[in-house]
Order: sequence, then C-alpha cells, then structure tokens
Amino acid sequence: MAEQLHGNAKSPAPVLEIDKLARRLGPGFALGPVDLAIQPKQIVCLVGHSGCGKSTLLRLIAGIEQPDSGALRLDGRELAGSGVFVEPEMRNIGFVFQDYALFPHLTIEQNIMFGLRKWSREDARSRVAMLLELTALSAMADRYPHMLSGGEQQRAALARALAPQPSVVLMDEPFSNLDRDLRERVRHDTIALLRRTDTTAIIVTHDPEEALSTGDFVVLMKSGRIVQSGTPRELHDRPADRYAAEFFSTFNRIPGTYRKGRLHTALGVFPCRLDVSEGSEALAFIRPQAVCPCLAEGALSGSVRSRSFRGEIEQIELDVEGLEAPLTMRTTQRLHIRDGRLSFSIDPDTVLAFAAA
Ligand SMILES: Nc1ncnc2c1ncn2[C@@H]1O[C@H](COP(=O)(O)OP(=O)(O)OP(=O)(O)O)[C@@H](O)[C@H]1O
Repeated sequence: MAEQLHGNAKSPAPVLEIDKLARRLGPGFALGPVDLAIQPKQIVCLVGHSGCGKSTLLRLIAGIEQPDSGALRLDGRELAGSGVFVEPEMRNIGFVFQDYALFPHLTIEQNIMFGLRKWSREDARSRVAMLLELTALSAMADRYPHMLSGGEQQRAALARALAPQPSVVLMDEPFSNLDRDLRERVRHDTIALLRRTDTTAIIVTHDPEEALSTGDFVVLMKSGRIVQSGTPRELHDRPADRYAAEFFSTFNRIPGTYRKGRLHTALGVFPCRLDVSEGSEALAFIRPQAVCPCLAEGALSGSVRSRSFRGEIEQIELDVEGLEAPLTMRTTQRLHIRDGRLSFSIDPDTVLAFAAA
C-alpha cells in the first residue's frame, strides 16, 4: 500500500490520456492503436519521418479528425470515445499551425483577443497585455500579421493559442518555416515561454535533434504506431530497436555471432542480451564517437582511408582487417597520424546489439 501511495505521489494524474486511439485514412494509412499519457507541464515531442502519422494524431487530439475507435480524455473529461465527441472549440486545447494561420484582417492584439470573447473586457485586456509583454510583441500590437517577421508571427500565434489558458497546446512543426539561424532562437524563446506559463505542450517535428533538445518526453512514431516513448536520453542511449537507434544516431554496423550473452565481432567481444538462438548472426551498433584514438599502439588498428575536418570534430574513415565496410570514427582530438595507420579502442558501454534480420 505504501509503495502504491508513493507511486501515485511521484506521477500525478495525466492531463491527456490517449487510450487505443485509431483512425484509418483511405486504404493506404492507418493510425494506431495509440496509447499515451501526458503529464502536466510536460513538453512532449512527437517525432518521425514524413507520413508516419504525427499530424493525424495531433488532429485527432484537437478534434479536427474523429477517431474510428479508442478514447481521449483531457483533465479526466472524455473528449472522444464511446459515443462521445467534443467539438474542437469546446476542448480547451490550443493549436499553433505550421503556417501560424493568423487572421490577416485582424491586428496582432485582436488576433490574441480572438479566443477571449467570453471573458470580461477587463480580464481579456489584461490577459492580452500580459501575453504581448511575454512574447515581446507589445510594440507591435497594432500591426497586421503581414507586417511581422516570421519569428514574430510565430510568437503571435503562440500568444493567441495560450490566451484562453488551454489545458494543452498543440504545435505542428512550429519552427519549420524559419531559417536555420532564427529557428534556434525562436525555439529557445518558445520553450522558455511554455515553461514560464507552466504549459503542457505537444510539439510535432520530423527533426531528431530538435526532438531530443526540446522535449521532456519524446514519442517516436513509424507507420502510424509508436515505436518508443521516453526521455530524450532513454531514446538516444537505449533505443528499443534498430529503427529507433538509426533515427536518432549514426552507427557503424559490425556483424558478429551471438554466443552465451556475448556478441563476437572482428572488433572484440561485447556483452549483450538478445532474444536469438545461440550462434545467430547479430550486429553490434557502434557510435563513431565510441571509436577512440589511442596514442600508444593498441590491439585494434586500421589504415586511414579518409579524413574530414569539421571544426569541433574530425571524422576519420578506417579500413580495418576483418571488416567489409570502413569504420567511421569521430574525435575532438587533433591527431598527428604517421604512416597512415591509427590504433583505436572502443568504449564498450555505448555499444548496442540487435538481431541481424
Ligand atoms: N485525408 C486523408 N485521406 C487519405 N490519406 C491521408 C489523409 N490525410 C493524410 N493522409 C495520409 O496519412 C498518412 C499520415 O499523414 P500525416 O500528415 O499524419 O503524416 P505526418 O507524419 O504528419 O507527415 P509530415 O511530416 O509529412 O507532415 C500519410 O501517408 C498521408 O498521405
């Protein structure tokens, strides 16, 4: 009992509960069933390649699409499922569209005010003033959307979504319309604003790095299903399968044979747990940064095929006896390589193993 109480104290009731939600779109694509629980104040990144169903899931949560089956609860209230369907405008959910979708004929202040028609005039005015201030748009309150830069429009769209104090804000690729330099800054400011306002947010992105650096919790999708969800570190360091591993990182894939809890390869023997029979072929996934140059001559060495200096790091391709493909190494060290040969070691803690099939 004590354990249960402790467990409850650690994880508060989820804001949003998605229970076996499913939706078929035409003959070619089926989403789900998807299960997900989102905690208060969490920033969740929904990530995956184009067409995996991220936007469909977001639209189902928003109520723009109706599910074929499953249930959706927000703050314990049923939004969809068992004959219930709450219309989008009654859901208490904010939405920031990829193209921001600001009303062109309204000023920025009027855009933010739009969702507050049921508020008293005084409360609405003070809420809008506060959001203009928080998004550094006070000086632009009377401008129309086309008179704002891309970054400013993004902030205005976020302020409009936050105005009615939604339980959750959904953002569909909110940074993809911005050029690279601006994207980094706008992303930083957006996350800071979401944190300052204690907002629960679901952000869709197809960029693995953006997902890892932005989300408290990352949900990786493929073909309408969730492949893995967890903290950014869990997904990066302990991917559930090859797909998840290769989505977030590049690897050297080294063939080997599985025997007695170890993977035997041309680069050494690595302890691992695989659900395959003794003697099966398997692959060691070795990150380029886990291949470490040794100054002294070591047991492992290779001849340098190519070097590519990239500023902070150098990438080196090595031909190693026993390996068909070159081994990629990334190092921050400044190396003086003599005779075209380099000794190296492998950090075994970061090596992953997967069945070959
Ligand atoms: N109205 C529709 N009718 C039929 N198929 C659809 C419809 N809307 C989307 N699809 C298909 O459903 C799949 C998932 O689309 P969705 O927009 O959810 O993917 P996504 O992961 O958000 O992709 P992207 O990153 O490119 O926006 C795609 O294959 C798409 O072609």
